[in-house]
Amino acid sequence: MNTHNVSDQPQFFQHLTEQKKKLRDAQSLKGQRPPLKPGRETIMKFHYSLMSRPKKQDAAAEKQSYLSTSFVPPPYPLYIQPLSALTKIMISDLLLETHHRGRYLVLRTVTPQDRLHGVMAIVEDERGDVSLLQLYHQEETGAFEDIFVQGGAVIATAETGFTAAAWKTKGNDCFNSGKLRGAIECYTRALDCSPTANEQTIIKLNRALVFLRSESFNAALLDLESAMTVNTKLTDKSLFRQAQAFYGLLRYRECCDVLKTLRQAYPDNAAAKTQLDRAICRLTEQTHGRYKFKQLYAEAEQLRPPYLDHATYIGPVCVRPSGIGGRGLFTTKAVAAGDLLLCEKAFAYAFVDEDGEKGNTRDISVLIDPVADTVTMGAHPELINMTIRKMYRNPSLASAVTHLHRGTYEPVDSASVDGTPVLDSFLVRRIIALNVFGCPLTSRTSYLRNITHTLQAQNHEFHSCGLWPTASYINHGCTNNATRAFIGDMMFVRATRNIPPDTELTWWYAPPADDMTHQDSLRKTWGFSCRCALCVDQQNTPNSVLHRCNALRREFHRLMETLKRTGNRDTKNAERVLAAAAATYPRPPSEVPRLSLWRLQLTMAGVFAQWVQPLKTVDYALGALASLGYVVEGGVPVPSPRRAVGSSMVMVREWGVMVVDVIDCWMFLREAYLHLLAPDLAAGAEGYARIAYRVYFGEDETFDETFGDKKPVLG
Ligand SMILES: C[S@@+](CC[C@H](N)C(=O)[O-])C[C@H]1O[C@@H](n2cnc3c(N)ncnc32)[C@H](O)[C@@H]1O
Repeated sequence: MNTHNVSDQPQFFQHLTEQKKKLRDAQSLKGQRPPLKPGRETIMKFHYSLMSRPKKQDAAAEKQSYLSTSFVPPPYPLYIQPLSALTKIMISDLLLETHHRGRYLVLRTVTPQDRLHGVMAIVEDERGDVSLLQLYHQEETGAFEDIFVQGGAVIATAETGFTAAAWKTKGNDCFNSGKLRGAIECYTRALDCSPTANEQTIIKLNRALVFLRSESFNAALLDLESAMTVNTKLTDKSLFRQAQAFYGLLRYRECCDVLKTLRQAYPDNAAAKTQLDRAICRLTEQTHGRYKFKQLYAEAEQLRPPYLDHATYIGPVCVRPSGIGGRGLFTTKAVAAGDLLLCEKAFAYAFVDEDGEKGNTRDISVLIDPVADTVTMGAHPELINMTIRKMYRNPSLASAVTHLHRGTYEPVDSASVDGTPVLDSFLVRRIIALNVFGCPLTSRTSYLRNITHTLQAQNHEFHSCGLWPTASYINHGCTNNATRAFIGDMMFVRATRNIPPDTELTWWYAPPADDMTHQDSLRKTWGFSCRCALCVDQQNTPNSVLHRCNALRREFHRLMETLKRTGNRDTKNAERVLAAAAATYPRPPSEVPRLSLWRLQLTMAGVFAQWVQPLKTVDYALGALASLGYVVEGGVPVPSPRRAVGSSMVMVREWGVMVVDVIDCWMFLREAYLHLLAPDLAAGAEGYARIAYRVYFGEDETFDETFGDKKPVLG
């Protein structure tokens, strides 16, 4: 949703076609031996030459864009057997395009490690044959040391003669020099060497600390629980680490409980006090959905990537079987327009700094998927890596992703092998393809930036993207009743209308379009056709009517251009065209919103607002709302010298389709009512503008700031 699909752009379409051909050519060699296998020297030379290419870090230093291309390989079934069930094979036995299922290789690294899409190095087997080995979805260098160590075995062999104490010391050395993977390995070896009860406690506490540093919170918690069972005396260290693990797993209540115990036993522990205050804030957010929005904006402005330290709140919604497709998200109680339904922190979020500010590169990838027949531009490959790594590190969190919609993909039925969690990267890719959201840094800044160029501030495609699992259950509906806003990696979902209990929520995956092009994108990306009242009505509309409506729209734009160019204020022709366009709709807008009409009416309202013709402004702004399906009562003043007479209130009886321009519509009305000396109507219009604002940006704390002088931004 809102991801940057570039499949139709000629250069990317060509890329996709070439990639599909390469795949077919490769498949035709399946099962054959490589015809011309380069020698050891050539392979090594190639690797070293590749290593000297310009790197992402170099681009960062130069503040340049870094564009890389990744390909999604066709999925194949996982092979899940313990190492003991496999038989050995040599590099010279490897065949092209073949998965050597049931086999293993013993390899040694003979070059330094490099990183492109995966971690790679040249390796040799026991006969001295060499090959390139790539491992995908590995932790970023920086947090972890290299996975391939030159001269080291790829599958580590045991060192003999070390005691538990010696391994522990080696583990401490690794940790102190930032080698987290090595430290975990050493502590694990130490635990295998029959340590004393006291040693065991210390080793587990130490290993828990390394797990915390590497964000493996489940493993940290296990070590801490086990250490605390062996040694029942609760130390401040063990309690503090346990609280950190709970915090990382988003278990804020347990985190608070542990910290309270810690505070009682160690009242002078200042770090515990700070951590408790932080955990209490998260618990309040998680329980009540209360957020300090200005603080969130400040954090989103400062942090790169903008990972905000805030909690998910799941409001009055739950997942149920849907009448539309699969499962959906439903209200559990009546909610009003503007109410917060949920606020979710991304499970994973890959950020692209659109401005390249603050020393960040615009690190954009093009992801070519020959099987899905799509090319996406943005941070998708990074999102896939991040999601897989997080699931691998924290198995208890993984089900939030694996339960998501996966289309027809059949996952394997195994949780672990040889004590290691099984993670199907093809499944994760498929889930991400169907559930990913493109997102701006914040919805508000994106809007403010865009309104200076165009009225169509919604419907943008973004390079940054993320996975918000609960929000992913919301199905598509052209007449939306919910919408999403972003502040950093937090998504706010609000009701766009008053919704009764037990109602399915829907929003736009692709915005409805007059020419039904949104159906193509719904079919191609998500595999369904929309059957909502709007789409059915559009499908049933004769082509001749659609053509007439399109022709009238073009004529309207031509007339408006002429008015702008000549400065002429005679709008009769344009108004006549608008009336003719409205007459092409056989059903009232409250039944079938007129999505190609409201924008024209709003444009007209904007023009009259600029010319300070308030009655006309009111007329067209209310017309635009009506076309979107709103049933508004009142709001039509009759001007008099001292104060407007006629209706003194404006009230939305039925809510219509929510688009971001609804805010401007209400602000035009507000301004016009003030000119007509109708302050009650102006206050009512501002109230609705605030609701629309809250719906679109997730909050209304910044409403006054945005409309500082209370004038519409547009005009
Ligand atoms: C992001 S998931 C939404 C949640 C999904 N329904 C589930 O069961 O988990 C997207 C998938 O939901 C289904 N879907 C969403 N909106 C739909 C609609 N309006 N009509 C039919 N199917 C829809 C399609 O299968 C689509 O690929």
